[in-house]
Amino acid sequence: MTTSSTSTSKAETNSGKYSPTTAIIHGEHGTPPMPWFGMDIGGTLTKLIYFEPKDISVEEEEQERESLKQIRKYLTSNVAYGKTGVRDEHLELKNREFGGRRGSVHFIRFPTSEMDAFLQMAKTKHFPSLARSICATGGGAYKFEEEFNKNVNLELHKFDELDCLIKGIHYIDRHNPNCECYYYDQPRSVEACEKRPYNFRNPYPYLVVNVGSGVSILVVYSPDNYRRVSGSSLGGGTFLGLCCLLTGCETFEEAIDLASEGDSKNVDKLVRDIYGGDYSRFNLSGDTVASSFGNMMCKERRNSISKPDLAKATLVMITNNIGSLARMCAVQEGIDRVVFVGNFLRVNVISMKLLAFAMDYWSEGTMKALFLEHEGYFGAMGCLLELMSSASADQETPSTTSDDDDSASSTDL
Ligand SMILES: Nc1ncnc2c1ncn2[C@@H]1O[C@H](COP(=O)(O)OP(=O)(O)OP(=O)(O)O)[C@@H](O)[C@H]1O
Ligand SMILES: CC(C)(CO)[C@@H](O)C(=O)NCCC(=O)O
Repeated sequence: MTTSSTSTSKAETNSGKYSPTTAIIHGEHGTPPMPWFGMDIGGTLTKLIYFEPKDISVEEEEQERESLKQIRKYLTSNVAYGKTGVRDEHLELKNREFGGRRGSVHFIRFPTSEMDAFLQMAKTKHFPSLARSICATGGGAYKFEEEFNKNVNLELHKFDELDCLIKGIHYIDRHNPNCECYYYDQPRSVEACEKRPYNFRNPYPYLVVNVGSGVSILVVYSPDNYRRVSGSSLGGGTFLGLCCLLTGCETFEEAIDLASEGDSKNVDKLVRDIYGGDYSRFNLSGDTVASSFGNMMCKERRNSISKPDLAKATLVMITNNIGSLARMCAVQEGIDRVVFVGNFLRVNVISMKLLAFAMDYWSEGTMKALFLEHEGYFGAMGCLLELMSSASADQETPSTTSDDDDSASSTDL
């Protein structure tokens, strides 16, 4: 775990991110030329957000370059790209105004380990004939910069992943016509626990716990003022890595499916295994995990557990550790709303309910765990917004106000 206290505000973070020597070429109305992409190249997954204009006039379509048309058709008429690329159709934001245009925002992901195949695809679809550069965030924007340059002749405009994350959260929450933010009501009751919408319009200050490969924890004071207060190397990558080792599973989906059938109590040593019941003096119920994987020191217990039990115990251990760290940060910062994001929470209701339970139980009902529908896509969204605002800053045109929002413009937060 690391702690850090680097405070960022708009004035500080904007400097040095965007060099005029590599300015984004703008099109009409201070917007960059199409296609509009934001890309977040993470340690495990690359997230790509694509804006598809749906208000194309006949004249514009006639003038549209063949390669641009092809890219648009390829991305929007498929939900799978190659063996591992996926478009999350259920997350698409339809009929949105964006950068003065109307269309759909598409959410696409692929494993970062497939970057070579992605670059090959970009070449095949003649992407470099349309754009000299692409906006990217995440560690991979640095790691793969040279490959983009050499292999596809594309320059990367790099933006900080946490700046982008915060911008993306703010934007998507305000532009999703359905409720973006939710919580689990009655998290202590298995039967009554239920997903409910949460009004996130005035959320400050709040804590963001971004569970990707690793974990970053930020305190957010306003749309452009936040601090990274802590982090942990025990994140989604740890869960998947350990699960592959322990169960022989190959994918995240398989790991989650296994976990949903398992019983972690066979693997973990509970307070009741040690006390024979509750440790009442310090309010520790007999069901509390006293020692994750603690039963595995015993040969007979090792012989009696299943792969699903191991998957569930791994998931519970990682999730509880994240919850505990989040709660400590929230206490330290005097904050009662904690937003959990990142793809670790994809198709992972077990962890979300466990986090909701843990935050409620250990804070004695004073803290709330919140979740967002677009889970791991906020960095890529923030990156797309950076593309738009860089182009408009480049041309020094005032931003236009979106019709979807009363407070935020579509190009400038
Ligand atoms: N299809 C998937 N393949 C691999 N991991 C997945 C998948 N779906 C969800 N995950 C989980 O999401 C995690 C990655 O989350 P996310 O995309 O938010 O992080 P990242 O950007 O790759 O990592 P970091 O921000 O630390 O660089 C994985 O470690 C895994 O736990
Ligand atoms: C390195 C990053 C920021 C990459 O997204 C992330 O994986 C992370 O926050 N890891 C945890 C590092 C730490 O221990 O603070």
